[in-house]
Amino acid sequence: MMNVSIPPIRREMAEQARAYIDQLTKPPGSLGRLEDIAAELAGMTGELLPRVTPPGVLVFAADHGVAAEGVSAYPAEVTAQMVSNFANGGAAINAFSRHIGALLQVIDVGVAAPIADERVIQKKVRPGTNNFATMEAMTMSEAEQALHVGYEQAVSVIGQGGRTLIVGEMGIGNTTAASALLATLTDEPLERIVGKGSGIREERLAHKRDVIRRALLLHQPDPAKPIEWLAKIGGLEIAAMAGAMLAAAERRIPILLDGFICTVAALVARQFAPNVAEYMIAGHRSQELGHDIALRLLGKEPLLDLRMRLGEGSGAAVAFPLFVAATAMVNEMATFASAGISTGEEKGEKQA
Ligand SMILES: O=C(O)c1ccc[n+]([C@@H]2O[C@H](COP(=O)([O-])O)[C@@H](O)[C@H]2O)c1
Ligand SMILES: Cc1cc2nc[nH]c2cc1C
Repeated sequence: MMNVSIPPIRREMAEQARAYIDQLTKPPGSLGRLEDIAAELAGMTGELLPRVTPPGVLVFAADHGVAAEGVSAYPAEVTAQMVSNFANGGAAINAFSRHIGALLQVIDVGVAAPIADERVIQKKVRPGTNNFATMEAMTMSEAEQALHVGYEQAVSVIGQGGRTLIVGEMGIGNTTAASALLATLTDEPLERIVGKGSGIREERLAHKRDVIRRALLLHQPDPAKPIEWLAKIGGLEIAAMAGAMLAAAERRIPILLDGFICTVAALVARQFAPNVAEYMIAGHRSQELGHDIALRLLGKEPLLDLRMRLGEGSGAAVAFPLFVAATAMVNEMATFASAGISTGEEKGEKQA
């Protein structure tokens, strides 16, 4: 499963973009990180003048049996309730998606309650995972199915014209699953990985770490066997997000990452295909404690830090206008030559 073949990024195109950006009517480097974004997007898409709009936003929703351990600040029913909110257009990701002109799709890949709303794409692999504190979260076949759901959904939104992929999630308990997965990729202690998620108190945080510690001892999950790893301690939406990222990279579609759960899903995707990470840009740094470690493992520096910790793809959606700015720079700015402006170097001028 997941026989993806992701093309290497076109480094020569990224270099060509950098050289071209240096000819635009501005001192070299003066548009800072936007110049890096533009060059990276050129390398990913293979185009000097890439188009990044419209973005496709996929929000995968699923429940987590481990929520029964009291690891979230909210009851598990909130997953299904928020799915209704997404369908009605009332969540943060709906507002942000409208403002960036996104193709937004909400997918039930494993919500515990039945979802009977035709505005929600029905791809339920199973109604929530098992509680991984005591048993494996799902079977390996279910983990594969969830990956496939994500893969196919990304193929679909790209087919509809999506030029950037944003993947979001909704799942009460999913910071516990994401933290457990992350813990197996690093020697960092759980005290630096496991955070407050939707907002648990300090006392509960110790309990959340205990639940994860016990689960890791019980399952001995091995990230080198990614399907088994996901089956033991993963989540249906996390698997789907990883699958979606693999499909995007395979098609040279840039992936704009959201917060903690999304970044862990990116690390999961990398366990299937190492070069998938070349197609990713980190949208923001989430307030979730372990996000920095996850970003460091992935080798990404986030674009924004707005103290957000919502999920749903919201941080990526807020960062998306930076892609628009970076591509507008390359597409629309005049060069020194076309505008007849003398360059600093030609005149031998010193920088003030
Ligand atoms: O994206 C993030 O960085 C992020 C950080 C903390 C919480 N969340 C969201 O909150 C939910 C998980 O929190 P919890 O406490 O139930 O594990 C889930 O629906 C996520 O979308 C998301
Ligand atoms: C209300 C609420 C909205 C969310 N959106 C993503 N995760 C969430 C968690 C909660 C609790």
